[in-house]
Amino acid sequence: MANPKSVLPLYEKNWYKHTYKRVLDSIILILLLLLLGYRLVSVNNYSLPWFVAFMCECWFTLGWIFTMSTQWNPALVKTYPQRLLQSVEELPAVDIFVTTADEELEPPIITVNTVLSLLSLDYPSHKLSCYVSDDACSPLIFYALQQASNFAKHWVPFCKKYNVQIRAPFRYFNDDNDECTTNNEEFRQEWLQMKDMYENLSREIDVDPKSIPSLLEREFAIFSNTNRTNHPAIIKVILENKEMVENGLPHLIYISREKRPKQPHHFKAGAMNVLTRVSGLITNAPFMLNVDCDMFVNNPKIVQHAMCILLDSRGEKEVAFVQCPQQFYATLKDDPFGNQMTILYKYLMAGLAGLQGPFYGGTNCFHRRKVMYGLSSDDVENGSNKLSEEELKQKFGASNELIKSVVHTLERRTYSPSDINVKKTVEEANHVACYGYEYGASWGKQVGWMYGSIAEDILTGLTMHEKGWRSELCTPDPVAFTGCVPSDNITNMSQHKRWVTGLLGIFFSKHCPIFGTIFTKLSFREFLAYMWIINWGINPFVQVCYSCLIAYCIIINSYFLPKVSSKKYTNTYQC
Ligand SMILES: O=c1ccn([C@@H]2O[C@H](COP(=O)(O)OP(=O)(O)O[C@H]3O[C@H](CO)[C@@H](O)[C@H](O)[C@H]3O)[C@@H](O)[C@H]2O)c(=O)[nH]1
Ligand SMILES: [Mn+2]
Repeated sequence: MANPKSVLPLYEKNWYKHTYKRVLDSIILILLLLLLGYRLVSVNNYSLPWFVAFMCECWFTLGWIFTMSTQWNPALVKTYPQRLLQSVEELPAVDIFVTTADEELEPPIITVNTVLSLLSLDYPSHKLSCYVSDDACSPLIFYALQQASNFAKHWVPFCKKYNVQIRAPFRYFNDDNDECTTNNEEFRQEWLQMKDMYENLSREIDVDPKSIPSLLEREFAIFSNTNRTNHPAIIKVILENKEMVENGLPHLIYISREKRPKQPHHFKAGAMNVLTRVSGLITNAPFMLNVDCDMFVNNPKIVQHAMCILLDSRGEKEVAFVQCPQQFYATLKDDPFGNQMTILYKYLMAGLAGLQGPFYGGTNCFHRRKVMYGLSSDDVENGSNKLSEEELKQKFGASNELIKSVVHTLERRTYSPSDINVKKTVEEANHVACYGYEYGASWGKQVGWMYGSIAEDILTGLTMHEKGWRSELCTPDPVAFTGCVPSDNITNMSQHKRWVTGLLGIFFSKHCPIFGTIFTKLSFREFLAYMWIINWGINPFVQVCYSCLIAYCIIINSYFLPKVSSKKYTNTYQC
């Protein structure tokens, strides 16, 4: 797709030096090593506290080596969207996946705002398709999306006409926004009208779920006698850009995959794989953007920025995915729960950008479809990715239509718009959204989002790095996406508990990065970075243990840190 004549790169990566930080980091490492050395030579002091302290300090030193190595060569990626439009004949299609799973914890109005912000992206509309996966099988979410699609017919042209930056209406119309105090009367009128329409939409969505049947009539029938753990697959086309017009609205498709009691559904990874298959049948875009329902677009040009990396001649061969940082709005003052993950994004992710690339964070990420289908960077280099029909069925399941679309993807051909017939494909899509479809196939094992950990994001990214792919961090200004964050301690702690259990699970599984770096193409320093994140959950135990040592030593009248009155010090002073 990229024009060979274009000489200017679509993105550049600059490694920046920070000597001062390197010196400080090295001093800390030397001090830690000296402490360990001191423990080993002071044989006389061997005791339980001494031993525990030694173990904790070994862990701190190891952790510091992981951190230091990750942050040593930070890099910054700069993208040039204006060059993209000059050098690419036709922009590629992008399938957008939004996941939602609970109408109470993730109220429909939040999902609707995310979807509206995605529908109004600055990218040709006929190249975008938005697929919403609803794991709650909630008629309310379906109803909310339907209402939102009507509002979108006014909202999207409004945003594009006035080049609105924040395209999630609830943030755009929030109280401190004073956009309408402008002198432009036409804009003022439209702004007020839009605000009014949005308020209506919010009211319409804020209904008692029981009143939905009468509102939806025929279309609702499919939701009767269903509950979130027991229902057939439901796929509904809410918006279809039939004429494929550039300034229309993207396709909007609602999907609730089949669920049956006691059948494994693999949480978000399962939902993502269904989205991959269904979209493979309907639009089969070569790129996929995945966002959680509570993450909305903050920079409408983000797809163009990501495409600079994915379509660049280097990126095309090497980069599997483009990760944008997660940032949150309206967090508590001084961010007491560390929700903004400043250290992670400001230092570690920048450091990773200088290595094999950032981790996949589960949201705000652009993926290459063929990489999701299990291709390694070598396959792409050597063109050795031909699979027999039998192998294809074994890997991707029994749907002939899906296999056809997979072959298109693996052979780097894209669907031309005339291939797309959204309504016609829905029947086959229902088939691939059934829980039994994956039986015997490689979904979650060799292709798609990986199963086996609730931190499916890190695991999926790790498998790609192991196949020799790189990833890139995309940090345009303004920041690409912003989202909601848990504001209370309990939710925050349960979220962290979920993350660390999922991450530790990876360490104690066959996917452990130690094997990855020995037997696969995971680079050594990328491996150290994975060790930092995967073992993150162990840190608090070691830190608590080390702090308790002080109290313990006071009680038993012992010590584990060198005493000023000890012989060594006295000797030093006497010299
Ligand atoms: O069975 C499920 C469970 C979750 N989800 C969706 O997955 C997303 C993330 O789940 P959530 O419970 O909100 O987890 P978070 O801790 O907020 O998410 C972070 O951590 C997850 C697991 O590590 C990643 O997948 C996410 O992208 C990342 O934002 C949300 O959109 C959910 O609706 C489903 O679709 N089906
Ligand atoms: Mn979430």
